[in-house]
Amino acid sequence: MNRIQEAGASATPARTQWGQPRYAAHNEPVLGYAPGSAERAALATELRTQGERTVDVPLVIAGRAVMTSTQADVVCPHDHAYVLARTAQAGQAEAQAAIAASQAAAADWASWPLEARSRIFLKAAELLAGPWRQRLNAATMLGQSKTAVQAEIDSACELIDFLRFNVQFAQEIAAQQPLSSVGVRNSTDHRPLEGFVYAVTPFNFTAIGGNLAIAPALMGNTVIWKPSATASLSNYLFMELLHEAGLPPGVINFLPGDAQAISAELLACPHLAGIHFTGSTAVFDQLWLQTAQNLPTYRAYPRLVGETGGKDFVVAHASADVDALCVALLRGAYEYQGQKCSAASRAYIPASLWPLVKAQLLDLIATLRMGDVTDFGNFMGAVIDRRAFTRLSRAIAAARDDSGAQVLTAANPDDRVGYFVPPTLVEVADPTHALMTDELFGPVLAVHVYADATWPELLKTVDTSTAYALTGAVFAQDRAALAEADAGLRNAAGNFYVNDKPTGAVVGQQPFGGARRSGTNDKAGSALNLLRWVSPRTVKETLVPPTDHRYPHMASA
Ligand SMILES: NC(=O)c1ccc[n+]([C@@H]2O[C@H](COP(=O)([O-])OP(=O)(O)OC[C@H]3O[C@@H](n4cnc5c(N)ncnc54)[C@H](O)[C@@H]3O)[C@@H](O)[C@H]2O)c1
Ligand SMILES: N[C@@H](CCC=O)C(=O)O
Repeated sequence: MNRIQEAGASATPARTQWGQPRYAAHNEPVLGYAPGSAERAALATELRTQGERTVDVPLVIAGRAVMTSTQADVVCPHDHAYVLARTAQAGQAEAQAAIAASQAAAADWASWPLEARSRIFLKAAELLAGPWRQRLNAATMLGQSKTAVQAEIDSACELIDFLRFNVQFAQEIAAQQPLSSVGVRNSTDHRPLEGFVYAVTPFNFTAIGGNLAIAPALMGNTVIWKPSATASLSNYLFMELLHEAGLPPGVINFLPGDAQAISAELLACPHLAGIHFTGSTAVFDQLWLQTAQNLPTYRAYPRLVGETGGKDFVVAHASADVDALCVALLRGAYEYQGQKCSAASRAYIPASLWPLVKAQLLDLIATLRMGDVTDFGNFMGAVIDRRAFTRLSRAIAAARDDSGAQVLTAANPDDRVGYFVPPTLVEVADPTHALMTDELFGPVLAVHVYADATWPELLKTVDTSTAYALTGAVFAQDRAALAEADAGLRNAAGNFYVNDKPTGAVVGQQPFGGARRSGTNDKAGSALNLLRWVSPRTVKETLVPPTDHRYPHMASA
């Protein structure tokens, strides 16, 4: 019997009225996995173990593991012949069962003191920092094709940070209380929403998947979590971990399966209290439109939080440090195969620097190794699935045939063993070319070379040429140029980097999210996000209420 089944069989844990010690979160240190290190040996062992068997991934409804008659195969993207997991597929009946489970758990969970809820998530953080670390990292490497360091910063550090910082921010929110004048006690009761929160999560970060479910749960809500099919193994292991940490049955219900069928059931339910989404802009639009159509049927206005697509930029000024710029472009565009929502996919380089930048970047690209992520020497793995492989292969082939584009790298995509798309650099003359404006979500960096003297106009082009506004970076040594970029690009990115790559935001340090068509910008892993999952109630108690209705001015002189 696994942990989920054990949790389902146990009674709801008793609540304890603890005091509320102040909690100060800290970031989890990133382990290096250098040859000979203990963490490398532990990870290698776990990779071997997980790579030897196909795992059944069930649904989790009311704390119970549920296997369905139909399952979907999850393969290793870098070795697609290998079936890593068989994932149960929820349909209409399971979606209704998850609604019932979340409703059944809601009143009890909402009555838990914040400190009691917090302890579950803090325990989860310690389990993940310790005994569960390599299990989650190995599943993320094998299922989502991340290298050791990319898994470590995601399924270990970022997820641990979400678990810890959410608790700190939730406690800061709870401490925000109104003034009380003499004879009166005022307070704010940070109630959870009435109903369930629907968490719909992407493939690319195990941490984002986990956080979209735990953030509303920490604030006292019950959640139905629909993970991405390709991330279902790592996401399920996190569910197991949460149950080991003491999460009561029904608080988070795990529902992999047909996204449209599940959404149709959940969005039609009057108890939908919110959507916590990260993924593509098109899917969030669809969820928003469906919700709008059902609006009159809901008990309350659902909270819609969505972090969506991007076309993230690096803009270099003529004063930029070329070495730093090239490393940022390389890491920003090609780490995790360009499948971070924050990945650099368009760059603007001044003509005076381009010959040097181009030569240096091509030299660096030639050194990058791509392959099976269990080989720790590789810098890149494969893209997530056949759909992504086809999309990217077509875009690269189209660029090779396009007179307005020059593909500067020679390697081509190859799917014989895994879905491998090589790091690709394309120079385009027109800054409004589709390669500079549309999200491709892969290791393709488009570069536009501009005349140095057109810097002010260039900033306007960067700002206005795409619909997105997620991340962006400026490289310059000249302080005046940095100030111009800061002002000119103020609305072009929700996360703006100065002399740094546009990826790698750390929870608690660079709260993450973008505006325009990149989302509602509610900043994952911050108090701003957690505030979306509460419905504050103001309570006033008058200690000695008046017993005479007359005011002083009514007295006779
Ligand atoms: N802004 C951010 O913070 C951020 C972070 C990570 C990823 N992303 C974005 O996510 C995208 C890549 O992730 P992805 O490929 O998993 O995105 P996706 O939109 O294809 O899928 C996201 C989730 O939506 C589900 N889904 C798909 N169709 C649906 C439908 N019709 N109804 C309901 N749910 C549906 C999927 O099953 C998955 O769980 C990129 O666009 C990237 O920019 C954004
Ligand atoms: N924290 C990550 C989030 C990426 C989203 O896909 C970054 O900033 O790169």
